[in-house]
Formats: sequence, structure tokens, C-alpha cells
Amino acid sequence: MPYLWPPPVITGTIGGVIEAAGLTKRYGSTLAVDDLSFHVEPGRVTGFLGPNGAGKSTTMRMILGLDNPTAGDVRIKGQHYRDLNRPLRTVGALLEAAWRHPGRSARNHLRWIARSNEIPQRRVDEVLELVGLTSVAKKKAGGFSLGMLQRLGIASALLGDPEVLLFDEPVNGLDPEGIHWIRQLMQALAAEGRTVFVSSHLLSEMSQTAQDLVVIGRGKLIYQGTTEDFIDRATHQSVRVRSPQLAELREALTRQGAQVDEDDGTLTVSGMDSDAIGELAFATGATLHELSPRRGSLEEAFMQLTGEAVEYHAGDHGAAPETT
Ligand SMILES: Nc1ncnc2c1ncn2[C@@H]1O[C@H](COP(=O)(O)OP(=O)(O)OP(=O)(O)O)[C@@H](O)[C@H]1O
Repeated sequence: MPYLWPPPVITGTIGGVIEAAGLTKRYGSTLAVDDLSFHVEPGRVTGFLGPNGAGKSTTMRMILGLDNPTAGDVRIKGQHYRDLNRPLRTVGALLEAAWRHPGRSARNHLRWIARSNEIPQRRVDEVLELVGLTSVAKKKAGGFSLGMLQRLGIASALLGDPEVLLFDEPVNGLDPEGIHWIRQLMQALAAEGRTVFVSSHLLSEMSQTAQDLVVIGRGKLIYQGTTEDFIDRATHQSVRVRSPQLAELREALTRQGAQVDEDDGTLTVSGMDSDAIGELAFATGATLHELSPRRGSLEEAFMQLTGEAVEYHAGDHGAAPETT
């Protein structure tokens, strides 16, 4: 594998590889990050989820020592970023695709970073290959599309073969093929034992990419845990039921304490699972034409949980969060 240089040393860690404790950032009257504590584990993709303005980029910048916390602390493998011995070999980050040297070729850009970080030049061609930019390595990056710039940004993040990778909104502006590629890459990096922390406001994207989530709303922690638990806990499960004996079935379900909504010949039942509904239908003598459990989406879970957070902090900040 080209990006196994040098072989990653995955040391056992107590707690997370990234640990934030009481992390707080205030810009004037804006509390961008508010007493945030979370941990990020190795070998998994952890999604950092929150609506626009929730404080994700500010948190990322504090992890990377680009901004100082007003209070609290964040460490990588027990150290502050600024104290890491060779930071690019420990942490690789993609913060934005803004290109500041339009006249420089992709290869020369990476060579420059490699040289200033004592990374062997051969690694430049390895990462170019890895991100699929070999054929355009000599072209000036000023003419690159957003997707190509994202790939170049990822190439520089991977240059030092770091154990920890931070990606801030990596799929922004990418086409479906680019999104698929980044998703696969993040999962492959995590499967190698690396720590992958990726922010997004695209909730459905995260549900397909991340095993774990750190969810924030208005700078505060809303949830930390697995993506699966987040959806299970926060979403309302229901079962869609169709039957020629709809009225009888509806009555039986209500008698058992289920909540039943009827719309266009279909029942939406909550408070009872599909096994119980099937058995009740059988006992009632109702034929079933459909019995389909419906799991809530990550969007629903997010709305429910951030909705509460927004209500609770309604006086602190401005507009309601966007949820795309
Ligand atoms: N340098 C700054 N000066 C003043 N306010 C800032 C600064 N950086 C961020 N903020 C404010 O802090 C809050 C959090 O912003 P941040 O960019 O961290 O959120 P985000 O979750 O990354 O959102 P987005 O997805 O839109 O980038 C916002 O209200 C933002 O306006």
C-alpha cells in the first residue's frame, strides 16, 4: 500500500486519540464553542456533525493549534498540537481547498511541503498516485477544479503518513463520484487503524461514512457515541401497515395502546413493533398487505436533538440552525 510509509505505529491510548475537555471559544459576544468535551477513537471514522455555525471549524482549528481556546483544552495523543515533535507525521488536516499558489504545479506544491517537513520526496509521487492526480501532477493548480483541489489538499494531509486525520467538510462542492471516493478513502484510512475525524453538516452523508458521531449544536455537545445508537435513540420508529380489514385492525391496535395514524388507506403505527402488529393482525383475522418497519433518518434524529438544544439556548445566540 503506497501510504503505509513509514509503517504506522498505532500505540495503545488511554481514552481517545483526540481528547477535548471543557473546550470553549468566545469571539466577542459569540460563544462559538461552549464547554465541549469529547474523545475520538482510532480505527474508526468519527463524524463531527452540526449545522452551519455550530462551531465545527473553530473546534478543528483549536485541535490544530491555529486558534487558542478561551478555556479548556484539546490534545492529540496526550499532547498539544504545538508540542508535537513532527506534527505532519502525526496529524494531517484538510481545512479548506483555497489555493494560494495558482502558478505552482501540484507536484511542486507537495515537494515544498515535504522538504520543509523532512519527508522523503518519493512520498510526493505516492500521495499523488493515491489521490488520483498523477496525470496532472505537472499542471498548474490554478486551473484545477474544486474536486481536484480537494484531492490535492488530501494529498498534502497524507504526505506525512499521519496516524490522525482531520477533514473539515471534505465533500463540499464535490460531485457524486468525488463524494464516493472520499468516503471510501476515509474508511480505508480508518481500517488501517488511523484516527479519522471528519466534519460535515451533511447528515445523510455522515450516516453512510462514520461509525461514530460527535454531534454539536450551538457550540455544545449534543451526542457522542455510535451512529447507530444516535439514530436508534433519537428517532421515532414506526411501522407502515396496509390491510383490507383496516378499520378492525386499527381498533385492535388502539386497544393495545399503539398510536395509529391513517392516511390514504395506510396505517402508520408507533409504540408497537412489527412482530407484535403481525401477531395482533393474525389474532384479529386481518390479512396484511404490508407490514414495513420504518427507521428514522439521521436528519430526524438531528432535528429532534438539536431542536431541544436550540430551545434550551434560544436566548444565547442568533438564528435557528440550517439542516441540509
Ligand atoms: N474569527 C471569528 N471571529 C468571529 N466569529 C467567528 C470567527 N470564527 C467563527 N466565528 C463564529 O463562531 C461560530 C461558529 O463558527 P464555525 O465556523 O466554527 O462553525 P461551523 O460549525 O464550522 O460552521 P460552518 O459549517 O458554517 O463552517 C459562528 O457563529 C461564527 O460566525
